[in-house]
Amino acid sequence: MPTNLSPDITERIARARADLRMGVPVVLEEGLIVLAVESLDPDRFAHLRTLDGELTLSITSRRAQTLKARAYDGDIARILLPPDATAAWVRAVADPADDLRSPMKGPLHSARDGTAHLHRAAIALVKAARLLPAALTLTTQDPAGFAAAHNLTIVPGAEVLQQRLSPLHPVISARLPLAVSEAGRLHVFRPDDGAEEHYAVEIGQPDRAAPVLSRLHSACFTGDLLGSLKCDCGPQLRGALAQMGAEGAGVLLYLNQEGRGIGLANKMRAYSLQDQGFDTVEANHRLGFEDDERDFRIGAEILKRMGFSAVRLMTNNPAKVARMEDAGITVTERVPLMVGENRHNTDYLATKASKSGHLL
Ligand SMILES: Nc1nc2c(ncn2[C@@H]2O[C@H](COP(=O)(O)OP(=O)(O)OP(=O)(O)O)[C@@H](O)[C@H]2O)c(=O)[nH]1
Ligand SMILES: [Zn+2]
Repeated sequence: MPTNLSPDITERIARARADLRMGVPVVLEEGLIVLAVESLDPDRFAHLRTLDGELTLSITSRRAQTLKARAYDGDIARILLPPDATAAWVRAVADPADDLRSPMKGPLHSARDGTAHLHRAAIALVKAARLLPAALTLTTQDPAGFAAAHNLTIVPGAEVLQQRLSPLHPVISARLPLAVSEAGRLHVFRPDDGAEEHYAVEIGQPDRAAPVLSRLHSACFTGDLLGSLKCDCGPQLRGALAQMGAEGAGVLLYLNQEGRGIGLANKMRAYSLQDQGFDTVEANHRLGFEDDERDFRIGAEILKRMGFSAVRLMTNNPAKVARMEDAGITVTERVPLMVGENRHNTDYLATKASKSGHLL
């Protein structure tokens, strides 16, 4: 809880995310100026080039792998900027859209000296802002002065790297009769850091003392709403609710972690790569993301807030079961949810089984 009217650390980091989405630089207290590549404005880039300091382009090692660049920092790489690098060049390093049409020319050189923890924090911030995971960074000797002079948000990089889970609070719940059950209720939960809200659909009056039939559903605008045939989300959503209706009780958590946590824009970038022949996992990697960037602790927190400690979890994904157990929710049973296979998503489902450990 903030002790005064000023924003606390979580709130300041939330501001930093919003700034990056708009293309406004943010400053890490330990001495790094950060700009997101996705929202990079050529004028700001030109200005940055006139300043003293080490200018580098930080990308994830996943993206570096695609570009055949060395990642000396483990999970990230600090790419050195050629003297003639343009904003378009920077964008091409970060964005795989044109990888096949115009492959990157010349070898990319990565920094190996110095520490990379602040660059890692920069990547964590742009990822949390649901942007392409790439950041232009400039070291500075006077971070506080620079931030003050340009009216920029300044946050401690060390805190960004903690990736702590923002507390959530219940906002409101109301009766919502559904086709599967007239005894439906929708609860809205809001994270304290201003990030997306998440929802819980409660069917009937599940006994808090017993394991509840439960589904952790991740938002899929294309599948849930539009009836996309590229995935199995829509049928899984409706199938899970139908089973809860039939049993008379259950809780479906609708987590706004679109695209396995990369956001809809990035998911569409991944779809565009899939049109070029890459599978769902390869597409995420080429963009610079891990296979799955979701944080299932959010689901566990909501279940606890609602008074549940044990679930019968409807999923084919053993990682979800493991993450729930890690977060203190007992999974007494995994309930398979095999629905919605069609000729457009057979390869997608096969990739999830072979690469992500999904059970068929
Ligand atoms: N990045 C990315 N996300 C996708 C793709 N296809 C679907 N998604 C997202 O994947 C998520 C769906 O995963 P879920 O069905 O919740 O979970 P799961 O890991 O498949 O496990 P289950 O519980 O067995 O369904 C949604 O957030 C979708 O938007 C894709 O090709 N790329
Ligand atoms: Zn989907």
